[in-house]
Amino acid sequence: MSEIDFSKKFSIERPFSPPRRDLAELDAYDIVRQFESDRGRIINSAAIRRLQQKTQVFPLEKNAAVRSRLTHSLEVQQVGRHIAKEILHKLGKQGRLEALGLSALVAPFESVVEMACLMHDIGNPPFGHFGESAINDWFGRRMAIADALTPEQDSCRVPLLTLRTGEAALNALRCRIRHDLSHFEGNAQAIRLVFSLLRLNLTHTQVACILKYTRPAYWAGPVPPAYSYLMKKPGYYLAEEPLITQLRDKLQLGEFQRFPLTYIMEAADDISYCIADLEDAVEKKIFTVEQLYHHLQQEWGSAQAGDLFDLVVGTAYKKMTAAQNYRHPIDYFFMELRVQTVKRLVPHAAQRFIDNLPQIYEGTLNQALLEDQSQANRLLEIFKNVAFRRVFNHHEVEELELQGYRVISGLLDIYSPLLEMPVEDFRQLNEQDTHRRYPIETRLFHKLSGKYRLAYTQAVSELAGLPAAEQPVWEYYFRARLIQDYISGMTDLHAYDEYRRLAAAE
Ligand SMILES: Nc1nc(=O)c2ncn([C@H]3C[C@H](O)[C@@H](CO)O3)c2[nH]1
Ligand SMILES: O=P(O)(O)OP(=O)(O)OP(=O)(O)O
Ligand SMILES: [Mg+2]
Repeated sequence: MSEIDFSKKFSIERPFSPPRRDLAELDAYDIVRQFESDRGRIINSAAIRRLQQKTQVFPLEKNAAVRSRLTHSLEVQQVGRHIAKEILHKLGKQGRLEALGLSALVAPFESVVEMACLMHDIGNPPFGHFGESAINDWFGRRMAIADALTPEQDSCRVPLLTLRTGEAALNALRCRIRHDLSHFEGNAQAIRLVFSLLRLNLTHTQVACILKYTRPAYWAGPVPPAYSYLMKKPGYYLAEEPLITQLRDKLQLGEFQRFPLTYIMEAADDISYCIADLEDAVEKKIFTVEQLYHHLQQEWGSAQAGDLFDLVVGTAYKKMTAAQNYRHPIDYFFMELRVQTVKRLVPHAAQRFIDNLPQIYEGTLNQALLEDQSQANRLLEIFKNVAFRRVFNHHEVEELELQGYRVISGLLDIYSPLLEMPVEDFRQLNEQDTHRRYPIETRLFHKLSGKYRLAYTQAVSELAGLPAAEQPVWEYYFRARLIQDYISGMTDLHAYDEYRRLAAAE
């Protein structure tokens, strides 16, 4: 086991800048300045602004008191900052900051966590998990990845990606690409956004903090059991693999290992959303606070005086009842519920971080900080269960989700002619911005965002050194990514309007 030295995890190097002096040669403020620069790049990015019109739980919600991904992310940022401060305070009191290489990194530690929290959902497509499923189902059908991937049994609908006898190396690449394209994932898209699409040129440390899962999207086989949780979902795409390799190298992160502060971002998200979803459900009149209290009690089972349910939910409910005449009861209940939850769970998450420091530093702790046998975890679970059983399946929510699924699938159908074009014709369309024989495709192409087109052009320009047979396969990959980038980058409303316009349904 390596000795814990957090200064090795704080690289101020950036992927698209020349190498910099070693951290040890800089004074503390030089380091702070680098992370302040990251903050500015992130807060001013278009990806953060788009969060204001993306679904948290309720698609296409017009009531601004109900959370969007942006307001959710601000809440996660606050909880993340609180956990970070708690950890640093505890370590400071134990006199361990110096020995852990943290004494010059207190402010950067907090800042990196905060910004990771703010960014954690930037890759989510419109309509959240339903957008994700729509993209994966659509590509999954074309790629036919459910098949045994052998040339004899292959029913892939893309000729360039169909396996051929005697082309073992090329077939391996084809398989990877087919899996990669059928595993769109919000967290992987976030990595793609900061690296390739927006080219924010953040420090490696800041990017590593949003690498939530460590499985590549092209992964087809079983995952190593020691990393089962960390590889639960795809965390990055084939397209970003060279940048991830570079990042791992700079931060001494082994294969499949997670960056230590990512555990904090994850815990902050877990603490934030489960209360928020319930508050939004009350705002939407799906249930009243009294009904919610009853549902929570039912989930917990028999509550005892002094147990965590009593201390958190019981206290909030009692305070609300006692203050009926001078506080707004619903707001007061949720404020207290959050205050009580944070009071118990933030120190618990911080203590878990400290108790598991060696594994967390190495990035091998194969579970979430709050995923333990504690009462704290049990409390989060009952919040989540009530949301799952009584909010997400609400008829209005489900209907909107079906609509969202249809919108995303429909947009993919509409844009699919661009994927059918032969390589040479698509190259001409990209270079000349028009193609006489493809009037529909030309118009569709004009709708794609310029930023994403540039990322495609850049990626394709780097293919020249590859074997000739691989080049069109990679070109198809980046073209398909371009379509996924464009559609997943839309806000809910933009996707909905665009679909209605292009389907001529207005
Ligand atoms: N509408 C809706 N339907 C679902 O099936 C669903 N599953 C999760 N979520 C929301 C809850 C958290 O805020 C956030 C993170 O899980 O996403 C959902 N929202
Ligand atoms: O917030 P989401 O929708 O991304 O959902 P999650 O529960 O945070 O899941 P993930 O672990 O995929 O970020
Ligand atoms: Mg998430």
